[in-house]
Amino acid sequence: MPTYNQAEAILQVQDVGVAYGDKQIIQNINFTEKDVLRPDQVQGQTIAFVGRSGRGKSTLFRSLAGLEKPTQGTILISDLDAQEQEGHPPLRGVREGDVGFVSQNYVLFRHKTIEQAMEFAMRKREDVSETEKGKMITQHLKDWGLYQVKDQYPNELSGGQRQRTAILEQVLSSTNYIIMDEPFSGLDVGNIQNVINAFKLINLSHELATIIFCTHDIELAVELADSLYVIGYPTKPGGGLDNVGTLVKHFDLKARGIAWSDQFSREHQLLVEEVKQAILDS
Ligand SMILES: Nc1ncnc2c1ncn2[C@@H]1O[C@H](COP(=O)(O)OP(=O)(O)OP(=O)(O)O)[C@@H](O)[C@H]1O
Repeated sequence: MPTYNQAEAILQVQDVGVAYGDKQIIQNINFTEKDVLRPDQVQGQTIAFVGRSGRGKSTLFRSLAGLEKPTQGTILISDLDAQEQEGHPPLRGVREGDVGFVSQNYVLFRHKTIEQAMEFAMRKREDVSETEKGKMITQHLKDWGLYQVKDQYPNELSGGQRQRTAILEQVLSSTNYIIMDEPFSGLDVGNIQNVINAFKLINLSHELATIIFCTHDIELAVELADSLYVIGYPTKPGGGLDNVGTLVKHFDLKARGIAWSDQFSREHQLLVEEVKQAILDS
């Protein structure tokens, strides 16, 4: 079982709800994720959300990314610009631009080459010099298998290359948080593997790197996540399901000893069954 510790909170969601007009979509969303520490290893966080269609995953994600203000509650993330308190960054309310967001229907710039799109993505980063930016872009394009297509336009790329470009744009533009709404949908096996490799690169890039993603592929969620939430409709006290989404289950793969594993073990498979049941029940 891999040893790990958990340090300060890097994401704290308190009593969040979103309503459109008088239609409540999600409510009572509460969870805290902490910085995971592993000996002799840079380890980011990978948090998965699964649940039936329409239970509010995308709605929650837009709120977590600061793109939509929740009608109730607060979302706090690490404030990396502030002075550290007791050796770690304090928390503050999330704002648009804090979190990279790759939506389900991501759009790439039609008139920019891949390299130009990366330069554009990094234009607001003041923490890196222009020379450093150029070096970072080249290194990332190589690591992500996109260097050979750097002078091409999006319409000249395969679906998988486009997906990786969309993710890399967000990785380079923002600090540590990246949210991906169904990053695997519509990809073939090879391209799924490419995105999995991209997850690994993000995880190794920074101690506080935090990937939040959702998928309908439960095996993939269990393979990649170290923390997994089921969003669904809770059971009403008298039986039957409510019709507002919330977190109905949390599975901590670290505590189960199956996070960061190269093997998909029997324990992983058992967890898949548990997660599927939790989804079906909500
Ligand atoms: N702007 C909006 N105005 C009104 N209702 C909305 C709006 N956006 C989403 N909804 C409703 O909120 C509910 C949750 O939608 P959401 O897209 O968050 O679900 P989801 O879990 O991501 O679904 P899927 O897995 O199919 O992507 C749906 O009933 C949807 O119709």
